[in-house]
Amino acid sequence: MNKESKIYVAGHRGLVGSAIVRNLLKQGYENIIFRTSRELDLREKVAVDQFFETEKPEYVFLAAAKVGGIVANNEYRADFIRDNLLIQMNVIDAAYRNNVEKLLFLGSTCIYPKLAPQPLKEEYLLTGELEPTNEPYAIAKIAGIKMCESYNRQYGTKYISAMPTNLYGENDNFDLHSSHVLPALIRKFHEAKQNGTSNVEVWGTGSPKREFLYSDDLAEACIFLMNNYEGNEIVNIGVGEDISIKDLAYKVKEVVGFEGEIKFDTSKPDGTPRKLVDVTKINALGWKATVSLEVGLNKAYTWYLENELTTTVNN
Ligand SMILES: NC(=O)C1=CN([C@@H]2O[C@H](COP(=O)(O)OP(=O)(O)OC[C@H]3O[C@@H](n4cnc5c(N)ncnc54)[C@H](OP(=O)(O)O)[C@@H]3O)[C@@H](O)[C@H]2O)C=CC1
Ligand SMILES: C[C@H]1O[C@H](OP(=O)(O)OP(=O)(O)OC[C@H]2O[C@@H](n3cnc4c(=O)[nH]c(N)nc43)[C@H](O)[C@@H]2O)[C@@H](O)[C@@H](O)C1=O
Repeated sequence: MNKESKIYVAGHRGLVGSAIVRNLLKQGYENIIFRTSRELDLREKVAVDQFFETEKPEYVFLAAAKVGGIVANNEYRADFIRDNLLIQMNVIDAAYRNNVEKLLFLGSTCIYPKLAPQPLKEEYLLTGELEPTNEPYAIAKIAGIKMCESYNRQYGTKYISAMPTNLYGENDNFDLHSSHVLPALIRKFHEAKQNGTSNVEVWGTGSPKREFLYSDDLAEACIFLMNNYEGNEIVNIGVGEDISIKDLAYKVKEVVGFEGEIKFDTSKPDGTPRKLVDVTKINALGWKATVSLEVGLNKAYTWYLENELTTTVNN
């Protein structure tokens, strides 16, 4: 990309898309275009085609998707597979038909088999059964990866697929039913502290392990890959370190300053036991995460405090 390139960031109001826009602007890219889902529903093929024909973006970051935590994925299984397949299909195909120079598709580490060896290497894709709680979402993501790869092979396009680990940061989803664990814990501990509640419920047994990457690190990695990587192989994006949900809960409790108890609600699913990513490939390409979990947690909590009303008023 050069600084004048026309760049479309799909999903610019979300956790990832907003971080990509922030980091593009910081790096001097100014010709960025975006639409809210209300202005352009990416599930609608005709509207997507019209948008690409009119705007002719040169680069596309595909960060628009139906996204949610373990319970939302498990409950709204049809929505997760349908919306994601439609969005990907429409955007990737319109990119091809309108000669987009390069597209970055965002997958997720849930595409790897539930019981794959750790850390997860890119080559483990499609080597075993998926985690049942998010299988429909993972299947859609795998279809997206294969769509990029197939267009590259048949049409000579330059579409790349990045697989981020669990993310957190500004503009995260703090709705307790549909969010991921980290924003949920920030909100739960904060509200318990404010209301003087004696305990906070953490879902599952606390034993699963997850890896957490700050959204600005992820955005930098995406821009780095857009500028420096070409190929059909997927690329993991992570920090290469994980933590149990129990230890994470104690860390968030400390950052927020909640002094009560933590209770584990074992009626809620644990999901996959572990998904630590192997980051050898992206590190070798020249990118490494810089925000530690301690620093990121404090940043995320500060952002939450500054935006609490707008993030929770409708949830
Ligand atoms: N969050 C995480 O932990 C992880 C996320 N990812 C991937 O990163 C990408 C972005 O996720 P994240 O930022 O967390 O998600 P968010 O839910 O924060 O944001 C998703 C964005 O997608 C847009 N969107 C959703 N549906 C449509 C639609 N029908 N038409 C147009 N736009 C739509 C929304 O737009 P609007 O606001 O205008 O409604 C929203 O801004 C996804 O592909 C996700 O799979 C991968 C690994 C982990
Ligand atoms: C990024 C990834 O995110 C999803 O997978 P996940 O990692 O399992 O997602 P999660 O963040 O919701 O949970 C992580 C762990 O944390 C536990 N947990 C405790 N307490 C809360 C809690 O209060 N909320 C949530 N959501 N989880 C909690 C929870 O029980 C689980 O053991 C995919 O569906 C898919 O979307 C995907 O790709």
